[in-house]
Amino acid sequence: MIERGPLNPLETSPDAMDHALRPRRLAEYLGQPVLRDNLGLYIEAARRREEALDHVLLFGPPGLGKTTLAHIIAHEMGGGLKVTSGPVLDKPGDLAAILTNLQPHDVLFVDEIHRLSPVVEEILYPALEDYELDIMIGEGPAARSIKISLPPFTLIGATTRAGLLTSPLRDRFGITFHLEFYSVEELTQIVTRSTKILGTPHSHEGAVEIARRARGTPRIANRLLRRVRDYAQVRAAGRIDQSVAEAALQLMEVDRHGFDGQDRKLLGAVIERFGGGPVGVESLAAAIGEERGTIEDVIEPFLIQRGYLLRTPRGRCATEQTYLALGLTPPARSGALFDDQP
Ligand SMILES: Nc1ncnc2c1ncn2[C@@H]1O[C@H](COP(=O)(O)OP(=O)(O)OP(=O)(O)O)[C@@H](O)[C@H]1O
Ligand SMILES: [Mg+2]
Repeated sequence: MIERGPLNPLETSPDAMDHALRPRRLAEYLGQPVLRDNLGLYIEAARRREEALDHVLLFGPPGLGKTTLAHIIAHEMGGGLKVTSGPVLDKPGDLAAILTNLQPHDVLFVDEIHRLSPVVEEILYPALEDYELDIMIGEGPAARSIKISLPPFTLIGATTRAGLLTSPLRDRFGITFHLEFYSVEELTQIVTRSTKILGTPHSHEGAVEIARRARGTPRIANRLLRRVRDYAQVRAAGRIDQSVAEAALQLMEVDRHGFDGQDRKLLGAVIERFGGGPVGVESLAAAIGEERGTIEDVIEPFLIQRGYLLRTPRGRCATEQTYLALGLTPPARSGALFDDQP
C-alpha cells in the first residue's frame, strides 16, 4: 500500500491549484535542458512541415513532468489532447473509438503505456506506423477485416521504466526522452515560479529550503510549497523565508535530505535488518510491507541517484552516506560492505 504523505509523488490532487501551476508552454518548462532543446527543435520542424510530431515516449519516475509535457506538446502543436492510460484501455474497441475520433495533429497521451493488453497493443502498431486501423468486423465465417485510415496524430506514451515496454512497441516511437531528477537550482526556479503564481511573498533562501527537500521532484516541490504557505499564513506573517520554511517542513517531518517515511523505512531496513546489505529487492519488499514495483518505481530511483542506496548484482546495499544521513556510524571501511562501491 502506498503511504499518503507530503512527499508521495503518486498522490495527485486534481485541484484547481495543480492546474494553475502546470506550465503550458515549453518556455515555462524549467529544468531538463537537453530534453527542452531537442523537443523544441522537433516541434519547430514538424510545424514548418505541417506534419504531426513523431510519436514520443517519456520515461521517468512519478511527478517529474510527463503529463505536463503532453499538455505542452499538444498546445505547441496547436492540436487537442486526449488523455487515457494503459490499464483503462482494456478492449480493442475502446482504443479504436478514441483513434477514429482524433483530429489531424491531435495528441493522444497514454499514461502507464507498459500496461496495455497485448490485443490493444497489436491494434496500435499499424496506427502508429501508417495511421491505419485494422479491425475485424463480425464473427465466424462472416468475419472480415477492414482498414480505416486515421488522421496524422502524435502518440505520447509515458512509463516509469523503459524496460517494461515490449520492444515492438518501443521501436515505434521516433522520439524517446528519459526524464531526470531535478537539481536544487532547477527546483528553486520552479518553486519561485509557483510562488509568483500563488502571489506568496518569499525570500530566495525560503525557496531553496523547499527545493532542497523535494526529492528532486517538481510535484513534491509544489506540494511542499503549498503546505509551507499555509504555515506561513497561520503561524508567521505570510512570508516564506528560510526559518519559516524550515519550521514548516520540520512540522511535516520532511527531513534535511528530503527523506519521507517510506525512504527512512527502506533505508532503516537495509541497515538494521540486513546489516547494510546486499539484500534482494523481494526480501526488502517483504520486510517493509511494500510492493516490489513501488520500491523499484517510486522509492529507490531517487535514493540510488543521490547515492543513498546501491544496486548491485547481489542486491541493494547501504552506503557510507546512508549511515550518516540516518545519524548512524558507518561500519569500518575494511568490511565487505563497501566492496561494490565504484
Ligand atoms: N519542468 C517543470 N517545470 C515546472 N513545473 C513542473 C515541471 N515538471 C512538472 N512540473 C509540475 O509538477 C507537477 C507534476 O507533474 P506531472 O503531473 O507532469 O508529472 P508526471 O511525470 O506526469 O507524474 P506521474 O508519473 O505521476 O503521472 C505539475 O502539475 C507541474 O506543476
Ligand atoms: Mg502524469
